[in-house]
Amino acid sequence: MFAVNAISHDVSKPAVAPGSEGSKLAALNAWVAEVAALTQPDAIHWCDGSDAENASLIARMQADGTLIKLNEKTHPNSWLHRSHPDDVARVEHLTFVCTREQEDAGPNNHWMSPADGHKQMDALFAGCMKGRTMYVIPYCMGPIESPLSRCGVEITDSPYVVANMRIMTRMGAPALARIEREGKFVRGLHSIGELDPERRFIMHFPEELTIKSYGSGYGGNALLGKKCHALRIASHQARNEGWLAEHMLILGLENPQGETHYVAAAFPSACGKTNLAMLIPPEGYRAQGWKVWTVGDDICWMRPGADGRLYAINPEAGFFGVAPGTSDKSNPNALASIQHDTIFTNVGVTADNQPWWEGLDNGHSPVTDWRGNAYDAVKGPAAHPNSRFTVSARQCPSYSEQAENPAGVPISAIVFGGRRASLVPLVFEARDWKHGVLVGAAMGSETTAAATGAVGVMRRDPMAMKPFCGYNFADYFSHWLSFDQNGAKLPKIFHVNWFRKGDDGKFLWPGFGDNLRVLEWMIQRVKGEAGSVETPIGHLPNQGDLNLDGITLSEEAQAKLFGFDHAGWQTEFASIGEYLEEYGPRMPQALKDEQQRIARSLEG
Ligand SMILES: C=CCn1c(=O)c2[nH]c(Cc3ccc(NC(C)=O)cc3)nc2n(CCCC)c1=O
Repeated sequence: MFAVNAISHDVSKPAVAPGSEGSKLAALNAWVAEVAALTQPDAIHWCDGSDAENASLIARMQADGTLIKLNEKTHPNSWLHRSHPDDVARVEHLTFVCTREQEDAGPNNHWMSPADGHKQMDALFAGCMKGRTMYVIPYCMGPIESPLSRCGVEITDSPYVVANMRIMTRMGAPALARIEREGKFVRGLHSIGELDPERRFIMHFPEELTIKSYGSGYGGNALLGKKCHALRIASHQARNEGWLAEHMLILGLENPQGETHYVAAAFPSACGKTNLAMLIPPEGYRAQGWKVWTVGDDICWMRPGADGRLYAINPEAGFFGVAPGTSDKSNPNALASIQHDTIFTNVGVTADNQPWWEGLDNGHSPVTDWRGNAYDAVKGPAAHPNSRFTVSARQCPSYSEQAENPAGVPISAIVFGGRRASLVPLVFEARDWKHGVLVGAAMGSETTAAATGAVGVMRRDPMAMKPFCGYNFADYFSHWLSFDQNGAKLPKIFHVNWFRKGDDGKFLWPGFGDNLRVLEWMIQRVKGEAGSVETPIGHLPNQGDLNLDGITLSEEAQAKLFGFDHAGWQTEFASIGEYLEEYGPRMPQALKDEQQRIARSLEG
């Protein structure tokens, strides 16, 4: 029987944290005992996050086929996991926010009453861990010593989840010690159940700091520290406590003088968020000493500091990145990160047992697809479009040591972006905070082949938080507006669009490393060192203000990347006006007024 430190095989004995009798862990011990009584595991294992524990978990998973060892020479200590073929992505239609009042969950969430939610989930959890080990995972989202960090405990019957949470969070003994000091933690209960799509639900109880997830072993549904805790529960907690839990990357832009400015950015999927977070400056910039530092690629927790600025931490300790499209061309830092100690999920495999995915372009080719069948292009891609790598952030060459700073990093600029083939220029700056919140609320992006459904359909996804805001979206916008108080030194807010196309359907902007030129202009604007052109939609860069050395833009590109299409924006703002009505009567009037102000200035 496997168990590195099983506390008791007979679960009738109280399951207590190691050496925790009589300490502030009483609430945790009581909860664990209650869950054990419900789920009836054969053994309980309190995770300490040690290398020894990880090694024995991996050995167990290799033995039972949960993990397949990859080529030890090319990818040391790296593993492949194949999820159940219909358990390959988040399941939004089965994701619920259970608040006492349905209005508090808002029209942006599926709702069920807490009583019904608990009843439905507990019926699924009853006896579900018989024959299994129940793992208790204490974890901390954020640096262990940071006041911005928050702890949680995930109970799960999946060792795959344990191995991933160890990479993605600060997991084990240090987190348990902090929980003992603070006595407060988010409760996450997870079981892979029978992997039956009909018995699969992810329920959030933000008023109880509780998550219950059953029937899925996949990333966002099972690694509860990520979307469930760090966004849905945390966004609700942040609204109550006066901070922000956002779906944003955090990067540091260091100039040749050694000054580093930090930028937080929100993009919907398929915009290259991880690529931006790990950007490598163009050759000319690198030669001058420009650097981009990676603090985080997905989630940002930020709160006002004593000086009125917003300070941010990345609550995660790893990257759960999309594999397809990751290459030495699109993201050399990501590729360098995943050459060892990486867990790959649903990628393809080459003849010499290396991980493979579409877009890797490394001269190798797949022989086995993500289902474990012989690869056949006719049947579909070798790697699932949502296949992932899980890797410690420390393995990224551009990882910033400021990511461990308990105070967080000061945010100079917030960026919203989307995939827009037409209308939207390369970059513009909001006039002020209120205008910036409207820019975020109106964020739109066109669907791509990777997502389901048609290609090129524009959908709005405010601040890229539509699937992740744990409460009423209208209240969320009010919360954002509430930061605009006197004494606040708020970041400037910008919008970018890397994906503008010409009449010939080709991209007008080279993107990738050249996006640094846009970041450079933003920081110059923050420092009051760059001019701009004032338009009804905000400040556009003077063409000459953007450093375009080394790239040539056609006449059409210059006109469309730096231009302002009056009629087009009238249509767009009418559409934004309608969109703001979608979130019901709680929508802050100030945001509607801002939309009206701009719509009117477009009529003039
Ligand atoms: C920091 C990089 C951000 N970024 C971009 O800035 C970007 N831009 C484009 C569009 C594009 C594609 C190919 C070229 N190729 C050449 C040769 O110009 C140029 C732009 N694709 C981009 N992608 C990939 C999107 C899919 C995840 C991308 O990630």
